[in-house]
Amino acid sequence: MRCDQTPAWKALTAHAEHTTGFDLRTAFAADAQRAYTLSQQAPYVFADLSKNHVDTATEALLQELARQTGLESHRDAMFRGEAINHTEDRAVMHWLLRQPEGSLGGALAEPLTLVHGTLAPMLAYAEQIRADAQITDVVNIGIGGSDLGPQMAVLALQDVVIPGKRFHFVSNVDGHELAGVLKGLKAENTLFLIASKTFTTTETMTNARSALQWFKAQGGVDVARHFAALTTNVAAAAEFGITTTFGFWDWVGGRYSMWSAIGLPVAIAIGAQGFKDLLAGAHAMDQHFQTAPLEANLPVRLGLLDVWYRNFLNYTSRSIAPYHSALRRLPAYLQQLEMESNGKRVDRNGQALPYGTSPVLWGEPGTNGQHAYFQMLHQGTDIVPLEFMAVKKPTHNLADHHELLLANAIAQAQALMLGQTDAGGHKHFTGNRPSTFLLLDELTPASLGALIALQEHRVFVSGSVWGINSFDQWGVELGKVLAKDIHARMASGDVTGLDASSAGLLERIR
Ligand SMILES: O=P(O)(O)OC[C@H]1O[C@](O)(CO)[C@@H](O)[C@@H]1O
Repeated sequence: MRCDQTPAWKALTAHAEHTTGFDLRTAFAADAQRAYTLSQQAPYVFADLSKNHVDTATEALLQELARQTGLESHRDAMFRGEAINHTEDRAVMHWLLRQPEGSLGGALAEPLTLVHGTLAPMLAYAEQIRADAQITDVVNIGIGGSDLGPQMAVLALQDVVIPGKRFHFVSNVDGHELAGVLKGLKAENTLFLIASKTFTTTETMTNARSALQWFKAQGGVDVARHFAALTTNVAAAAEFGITTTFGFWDWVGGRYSMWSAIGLPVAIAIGAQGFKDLLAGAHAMDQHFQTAPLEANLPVRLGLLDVWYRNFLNYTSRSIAPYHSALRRLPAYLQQLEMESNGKRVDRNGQALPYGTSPVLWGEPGTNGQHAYFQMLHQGTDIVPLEFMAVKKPTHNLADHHELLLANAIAQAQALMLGQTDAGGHKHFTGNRPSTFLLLDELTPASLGALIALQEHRVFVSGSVWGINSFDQWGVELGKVLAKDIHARMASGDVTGLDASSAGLLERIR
């Protein structure tokens, strides 16, 4: 049943009206157990949810909503490998990439064998490149899901990245990016990884062509040694002239693909064992999502909180604040994950929805954000739930830095909640501003894997309740078609049929 037609939705609407004056300070004063009942330990991730605008009654109603919209059966259908991405008639099985070898029978046994049959040579190749001292620079050319995940992960795990090799990520069709990277490279020391699920994406193909030209112009000859393709379209890669290929399958969505061959730069950076640990951490979260009861299931609790905020309290965005500089690409990664998955205006049957879906995601690492936009979070007119992410143990030994960092994270969450109500005018903080606090013991391949799988599944949960298809992305197509048309007009100068603004811009540029 569509979520807004369920009894739980009606009950939540009434509950939201009834709790209009909800105040975090009062809630903590009234319930000594609040910090405990509204927290959750999941594999590698502890979550303090208690500074959110919910209480146990809200959560119980949200879980009811999940039941009435069939969340559990939808989740189970994904884990059975059913074609839940029905607009593309595809299964959604990125989780299978993290499943231990031989651990599934029935219809999933064969794809799981394929997964491990592909993973093993990919990891062997990663180890070969790690041992190859001549390769000092690895350049990943890809965009969207073929860029953001590996880039985020290589940066996040920089402490365990192999010394002596540099990793570059080129995504934009803007030639300034590729030219800037190429400037510092030598053909004989460079490995280009052309990462594209479809092997048709204009940006990636344009960059790949220019990289190949540059390689040849530098005197490079051995393309098989210096270029590898990571793709589901091995035939297109071969046609392009790349014979070293690592494949994956159409049941892996681009934004869910860092666990596949798209993760090769990560595997080269952190090694085969590191990559296996990343997969194992994510698998631990998959199991938690599949088996924990709804009330103790962290992806479910987070995803339902997202629904509560979006649809019942009308908070339209969520800010991400990783208090760890190595997680600085995480907000960009999560933007694609959430907004490309859940930025949909129709339900699974194509009917327009009368309620909101994906929030806007944004953010920067702490404490930097504090000195930039946190002003708005504390005293602006909109309420923006904030998601803090912090790591207990640092990997450096600079005295006091980490204590200061973590103290700031806790203090910001506290300031948002407590406010400063005894001061007037410009110095008044209303407080009662919501936040979630995610805490990892250490930032390792395994904990990063768990954190990312947690985010994937929370996006699944809200998307499932909203009744949308979180696994297609038709919204990116129109711009691609129009760009082709405008590109052709750039050469010809023909503006017939164009709107006056686009025609004017084109003429100015020409
Ligand atoms: O890996 P590909 O096929 O080059 O696609 C890159 C990205 O482009 C998109 O299709 C959007 O245009 C994303 O979903 C995807 O991650």
